[in-house]
Amino acid sequence: MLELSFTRRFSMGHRLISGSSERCAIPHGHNEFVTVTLQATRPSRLDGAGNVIVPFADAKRRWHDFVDTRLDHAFQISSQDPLLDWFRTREPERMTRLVITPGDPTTELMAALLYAKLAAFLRDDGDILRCTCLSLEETPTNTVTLSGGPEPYLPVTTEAATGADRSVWWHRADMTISDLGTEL
Ligand SMILES: Nc1nc2c(c(=O)[nH]1)N=C([C@H](O)[C@H](O)COP(=O)(O)OP(=O)(O)OP(=O)(O)O)CN2
Repeated sequence: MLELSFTRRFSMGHRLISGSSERCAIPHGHNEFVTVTLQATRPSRLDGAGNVIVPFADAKRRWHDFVDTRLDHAFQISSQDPLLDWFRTREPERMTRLVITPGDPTTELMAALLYAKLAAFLRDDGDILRCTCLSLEETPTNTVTLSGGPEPYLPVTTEAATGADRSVWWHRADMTISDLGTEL
């Protein structure tokens, strides 16, 4: 199977408040690497001329633009986190730089949400490529790898319960990192 892999680095901040790792309840940051593996949705023989599935630049442009302009230097925060109220009331102009997640923004959750976001972009780009694997290196010693699709791992949200799940930001083929428009 012929696959393309692309890696991008971004800086992020987060905190985990649910008790799975008490030391991570204090806001802190990491320089992370996200690597995605893509394959042709309909594999075909190389044409003997250009011999590409898709030029690398085209295959990664939209995804890397999202990583660079939305994920990089954003703060990942649970929708349950009381710090959200701080931003709402004291720094509303920074709300658009918050990645708001259903529960703690762990590496596992972010891998699943980012996989879903990339899948939405790829569908919107004509379904020429699909993602087979996404890995998120939080630190040089901690990496989460997800293959085969995010669906089995995405938490059930209120939207899912009401049948409106496709409206959440990770399923939308746009540059959003939260559902601020619907929440505020
Ligand atoms: N299952 C998960 N556990 C933890 C996550 C996570 O995303 N998923 N995240 C954290 C923290 O973000 C923490 O910053 C990193 O974890 P930890 O391995 O505890 O810390 P170190 O980077 O210092 O690890 P060393 O390899 O020992 O240097 C915690 N847990």
